[in-house]
Amino acid sequence: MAKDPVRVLVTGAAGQIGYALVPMIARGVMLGPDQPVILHMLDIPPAAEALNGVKMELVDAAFPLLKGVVATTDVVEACTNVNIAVMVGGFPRKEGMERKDVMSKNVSIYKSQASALEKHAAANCKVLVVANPANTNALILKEFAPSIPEKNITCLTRLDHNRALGQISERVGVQVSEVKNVIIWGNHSSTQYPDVSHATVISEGAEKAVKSLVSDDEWLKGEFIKIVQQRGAAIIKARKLSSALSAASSACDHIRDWVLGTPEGTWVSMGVYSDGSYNVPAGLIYSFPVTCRNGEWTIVQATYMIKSRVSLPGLEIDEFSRKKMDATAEELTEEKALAYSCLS
Ligand SMILES: NC(=O)C1=CN([C@@H]2O[C@H](COP(=O)(O)OP(=O)(O)OC[C@H]3O[C@@H](n4cnc5c(N)ncnc54)[C@H](O)[C@@H]3O)[C@@H](O)[C@H]2O)C=CC1
Ligand SMILES: O=C([O-])CC(=O)C(=O)O
Repeated sequence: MAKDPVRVLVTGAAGQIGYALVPMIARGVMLGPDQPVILHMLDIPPAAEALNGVKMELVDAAFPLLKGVVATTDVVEACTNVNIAVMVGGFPRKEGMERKDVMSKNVSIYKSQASALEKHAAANCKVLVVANPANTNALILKEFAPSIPEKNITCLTRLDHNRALGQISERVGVQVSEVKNVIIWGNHSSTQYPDVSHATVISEGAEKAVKSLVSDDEWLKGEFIKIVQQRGAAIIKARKLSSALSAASSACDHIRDWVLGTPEGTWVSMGVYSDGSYNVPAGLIYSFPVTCRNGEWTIVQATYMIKSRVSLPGLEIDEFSRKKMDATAEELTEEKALAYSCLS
């Protein structure tokens, strides 16, 4: 029997990530090839004509899974009955800016859209915040939509996770699909900590530690971390626009794994509210390694890492990691204060 359509909201749908993302959703990349969808697209009035153009192209593409399109500048209409909300609407940073520089423009959007989602979205709507500063926008959305369960509000760090997989695959000379269990800790910013302490490469049936395959701690603790932290800026420098196709694809990965589950023995990185795990201050939206089952994420605990690890030494959070995890948590605490000062 055919499944009922799922309603997916994309805010900022006339923008560059939106333009890459909506066809992916309509093709089944986000929710699977047998899941019909109804797309809700929101943008602001100056972008109404462009938004309508995107709607026309969706019709022209004749996607079999696409059962309807709502294209609107009315936030209530956009949020009504949505099951999944991908919050991309906002202002991107330009060359030379840090992501928190777009804070004052973007957090107020997330405060006002929190109430619309809370009042009008379907019960149990899953929310993914993409717009920067992603963790802090998600935190503001959570705080101003108190009736949405905290578990349902997340932010995108899967792009950073995928960037880390990409860098390791190039360095080791293996397919990216053979690399797994990197971790992005903390903020989607240049303080994030891309950690390969538990990452492995599966090759010819055997699982090997990335650390021993790379065999260059200096690179892993130096250049590798920097490349991943600064990849967004490098794309802006090259394209004069921020990442769009990779952001859209990673947003699909995030929702797909959250809804359909992570593969056995594999974790992914998601920005989720901290319950104090790993001594990260409770209540921050912080990127952790998570596994997903039955539509729920769970933070991977150190004991699980120890059990699942076949041959890798040094599983505890060592001093190097601890410092980096704390530094990015501190930045998030500061960002939270800054966000509230922008809202007052
Ligand atoms: N978390 C992540 O990994 C990534 C986050 N980003 C962030 O995603 C956001 C979007 O990036 P782009 O699509 O490149 O920007 P863009 O400028 O091309 O598109 C943003 C769209 O949002 C719309 N918008 C502005 N205010 C809105 C509101 N109140 N409600 C609904 N729509 C609104 C704009 O009209 C525009 O169409 C930026 O904040 C960017 O920094 C970008 C890449 C990766
Ligand atoms: O760097 C930016 O501003 C856009 C972004 O978040 C990324 O590419 O990771």
